[in-house]
Amino acid sequence: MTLHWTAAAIDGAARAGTLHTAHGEVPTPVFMPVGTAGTIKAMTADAVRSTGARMILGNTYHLMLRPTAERIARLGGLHKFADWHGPILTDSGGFQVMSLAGLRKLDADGVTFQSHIDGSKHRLTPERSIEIQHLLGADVTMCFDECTPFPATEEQAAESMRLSMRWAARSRDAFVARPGHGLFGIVQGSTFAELRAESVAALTAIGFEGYAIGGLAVGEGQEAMFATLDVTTPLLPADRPRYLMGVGTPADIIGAVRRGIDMFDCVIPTRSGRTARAYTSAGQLNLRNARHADDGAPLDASCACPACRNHSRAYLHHLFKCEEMLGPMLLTWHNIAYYQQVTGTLRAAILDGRFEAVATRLEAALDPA
Ligand SMILES: CC(C)(C)OC(=O)NCc1c[nH]c2nc(N)[nH]c(=O)c12
Repeated sequence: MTLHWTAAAIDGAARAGTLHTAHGEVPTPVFMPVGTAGTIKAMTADAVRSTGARMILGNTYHLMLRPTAERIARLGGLHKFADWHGPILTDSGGFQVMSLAGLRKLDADGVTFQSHIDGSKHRLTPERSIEIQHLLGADVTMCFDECTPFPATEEQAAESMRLSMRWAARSRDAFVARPGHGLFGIVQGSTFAELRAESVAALTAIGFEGYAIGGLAVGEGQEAMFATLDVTTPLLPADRPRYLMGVGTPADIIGAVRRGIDMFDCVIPTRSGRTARAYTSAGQLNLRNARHADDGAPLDASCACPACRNHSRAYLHHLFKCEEMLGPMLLTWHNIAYYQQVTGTLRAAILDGRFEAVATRLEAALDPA
């Protein structure tokens, strides 16, 4: 059976369920730590597992450039290479090419670009992106799309979305179906409701194991993002998983789960962990701030990670002051553990039919958006 999602409880538009994959079951809502180059930066695979994370994200763009998908396949695939034996979702590369690569040439067939690492020339097409994700051994493969830049006129967004829909059909044809594996379509259309609806119609006519909402968290702001979810999510098939790409802060995630999103990925917890920014149930902290120098209290008393269990804010402040590598390691560990706690709390609340009460309490405790 291909990869599928089963609902456990629905509370309003919020859903709790299970994603069934070749590498195990994943409770949803799920937050997937970003493992761009085959590593969740600053964390060992054991550390990632200890946070409760069950599914991680990898990137076609980075891994095709270094060490190449063929080498990873020769070495047994990305699960073995990274010692991650849970499900892996790989992004398809189009988005990263547009935001990272040099000298890009976009045409109807794909994108030609220069590596941001050594300037070498490469080309991605829907077929090549799907082949790379197959070589990596991804449980969830993403269609090759173009993430429409923001802001875009309605004409620009329509043209970009329609290109992505043509590429989605070619991605579907190139995908090799295997039990426990699936291909997700990516809805585009910027913040234009009619374009989002046209994109959903095009993707559901082709048929995918899951549906991602792309082109958000690109600078439109939380209000416009939620407004776009309000007109897009209800159009998606209720029996398939919904994945909001690149999102987000804890408040973004709570608001998106409220609107029926099941899956998330974002670099915020890992990137912030490296820059001394802590996410806690009481809001955010900058651990470089001198006010933490004598604070013997744990970062977050409700957290069970090593940073909170074994250390104080003063110690974490000290590590960042000294530029010690243990600082980013411990704080990344904490931030990922905190994000897992948020989605775990939301899932339990939905199973109890208490989503709104719990979500409102969580939102009230966070910093104002
Ligand atoms: C700017 C950040 C990364 C926060 O968000 C987005 O860009 N959000 C959109 C996004 C993230 N990852 C994607 N992958 C693909 N294939 N397509 C997309 O639209 C996106």
